[in-house]
Amino acid sequence: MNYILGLDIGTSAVKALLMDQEGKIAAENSEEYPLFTPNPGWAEQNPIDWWQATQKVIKTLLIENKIDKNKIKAVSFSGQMHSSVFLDQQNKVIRKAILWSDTRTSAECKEIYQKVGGVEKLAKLVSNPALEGFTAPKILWLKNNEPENYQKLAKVLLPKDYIRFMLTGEMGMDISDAAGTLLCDIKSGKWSQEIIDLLELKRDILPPLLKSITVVGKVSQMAAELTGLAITTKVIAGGADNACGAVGSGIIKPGRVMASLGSSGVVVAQTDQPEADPAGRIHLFNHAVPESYYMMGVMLAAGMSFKWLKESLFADQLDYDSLNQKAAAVPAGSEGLIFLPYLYGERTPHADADARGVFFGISGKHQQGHFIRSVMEGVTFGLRDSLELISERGIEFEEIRLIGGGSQSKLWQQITADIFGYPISLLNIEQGPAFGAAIIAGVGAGIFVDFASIVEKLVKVVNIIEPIPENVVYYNEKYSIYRKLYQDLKLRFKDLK
Ligand SMILES: Nc1ncnc2c1ncn2[C@@H]1O[C@H](COP(=O)(O)OP(=O)(O)O)[C@@H](O)[C@H]1O
Ligand SMILES: O=C(CO)[C@@H](O)[C@H](O)COP(=O)(O)O
Repeated sequence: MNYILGLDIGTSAVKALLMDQEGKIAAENSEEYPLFTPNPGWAEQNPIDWWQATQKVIKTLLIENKIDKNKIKAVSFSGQMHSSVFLDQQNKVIRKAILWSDTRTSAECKEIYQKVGGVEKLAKLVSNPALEGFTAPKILWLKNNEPENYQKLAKVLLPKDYIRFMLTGEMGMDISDAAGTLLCDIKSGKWSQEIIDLLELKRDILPPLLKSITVVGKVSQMAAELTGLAITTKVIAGGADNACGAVGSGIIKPGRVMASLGSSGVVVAQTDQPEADPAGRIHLFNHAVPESYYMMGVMLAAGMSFKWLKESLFADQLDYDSLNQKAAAVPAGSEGLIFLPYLYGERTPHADADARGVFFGISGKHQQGHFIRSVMEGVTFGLRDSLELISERGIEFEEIRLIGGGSQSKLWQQITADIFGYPISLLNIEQGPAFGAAIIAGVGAGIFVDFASIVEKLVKVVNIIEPIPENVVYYNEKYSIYRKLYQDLKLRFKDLK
């Protein structure tokens, strides 16, 4: 039996998924790495940590499952988007990567609008607004704040492109990830020379653009020794984690929406038309499937809010199962407690780096379970904001598929159905992005004929969670309070800053 390998360079961990040539999952493994938050609004990771975790995750997977390395025919990647890896002339990492969830670049976003000439002009060039998490503002931040590092800068890569480079020695960035840099013309699929010039960036810091299914090369001798892979394994470009998650959950045609409770929270809908939201409320990016696009709303702290609750509020004394049990014992609506999930600011729908988290309506009756449940509910209200914006853009759908770490929780599945007021489909695939990366490896290497046939064959709905009517009514009322709270507080967030 031959195999293909999907690697997802996530925010919390690198996840490896080994698929056999029939599309069956043969083995899975993951390895965590640290996240550094040296200042409020900052989020960084060390690319070397990703690479070391990747070596370990592959090596262990091969050894523990007694896999013959020569049987792995192709490997591909999914990766957290936008997070900038800065390399010098010798291809060495200059400083820690500045992540997608880092919001230090508000001044650079203003600078982009000034230089380009406003939101609409920018949307025309790159189909998206200037948001703190995107890559271009991070490059400008380096230029403005660490000129000695900018001086050394020779190439900018995204996380999975860095791992691909370490595996092969070949530089490149695939189009689905390049779309999130704010430097790429989504419609033509090329770097936008116009915006690069307007921002006065060096053109040669950007690597060649690739299709997600491009065969980039093979595993280098050195990487083979470090990972345990064979030098004959083909390396395929791969895609942005949300594009891969969409592939791995069947969001490659109209009519379906993916909601993901990962570190970030996203709502994704495929579209054939690259028509940007002129107001820039919803992202528009190239899909990993050629000639296809997707619209996406993004929350900065979905699973990350829950993880913060677990690690900070509960000092890691309860595991996820215990947190779920306590929350399940509390009625829907957390008896009036509402959480705003803006721990790191927010992207969709507010595009406000200064927003912050809030527990609203605390009373003497509220116990631990109320706080836990209200975090799950507040995050899900945030996802509903994105779902509504996607509907407003004229996207019609018949099905919502839930993925990401938070979707493992039965309670969160039900909360999502109740807050969306819509049935939620659960899939046979838990690791959407890594699964999508493995499919991309298979299509790129010619093991699978095309995306449409393999995705329909492999990705199946295994359960549908129906909304509970009385909860839907109650949550609708709470959602309208939730929405007003941000409006009421937005100036206070500025004061706080
Ligand atoms: N049993 C669980 N119940 C609720 N949430 C969970 C559970 N397990 C994991 N999570 C959430 O999933 C998040 C990680 O999701 P994942 O999709 O693996 O993230 P990423 O791809 O960003 O690394 C965690 O931050 C946590 O909030
Ligand atoms: O910034 C975005 C999308 O625009 C995030 O969705 C990142 O891509 C990180 O994803 P996860 O680590 O949560 O999967």
